[in-house]
Amino acid sequence: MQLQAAMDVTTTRQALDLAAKVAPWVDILELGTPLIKNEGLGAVRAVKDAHPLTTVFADLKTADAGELEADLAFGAGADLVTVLGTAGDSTIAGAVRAAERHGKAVVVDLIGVADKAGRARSATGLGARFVEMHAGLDEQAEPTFSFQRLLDAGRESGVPFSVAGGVNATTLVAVRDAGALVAVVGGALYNAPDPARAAQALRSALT
Ligand SMILES: O=C(CO)[C@H](O)[C@H](O)COP(=O)(O)O
Repeated sequence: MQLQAAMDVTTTRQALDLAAKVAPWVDILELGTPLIKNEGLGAVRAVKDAHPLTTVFADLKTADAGELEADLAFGAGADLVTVLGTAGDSTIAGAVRAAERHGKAVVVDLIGVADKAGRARSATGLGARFVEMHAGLDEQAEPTFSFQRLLDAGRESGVPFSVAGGVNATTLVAVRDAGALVAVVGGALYNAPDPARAAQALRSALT
């Protein structure tokens, strides 16, 4: 299983500092949506230039203009971009066209989707490389939030999936055992007193 560091910080400087600490231990460096909204796609270019051999994930959460938004992010150095599962099929298909032109790939984020397993199958049918079984930061704070439901939806989908939303040292092994391709870890890294040690510990837990 691959490890993805979700850098939900707000400045390029913070992202570069965090990336320098965690990159040796993770497979994918994610630029979070608030970071991209605050700094623009220049932040993607800066992280890719600093880590050319690491997969860079731009969490665009695209809802419309899939081909254009994906094209811009791939042009800035992203290797993977997200499109929302709640977007139309044509938006996902457009982003996939851009990915094919650049030799890159699209991930469909299932945040807010009720039938995650069903949408996972249709999204991969449209050409997404994998889907993200995701409970966002707001949903995690709701009393009805269930991490187990994300794992169950991943298993049920039968397609390649990542899990995001509350992954940490305690839940990581369950994510792997559910068959996830990627575990996405945000707060457990960027809020850790020592993000490098935290990333190293997550990596060790998988070996
Ligand atoms: O995409 C996101 C929010 O929309 C976060 O990066 C993702 O949910 C990671 O969450 P956590 O901090 O709980 O690991």
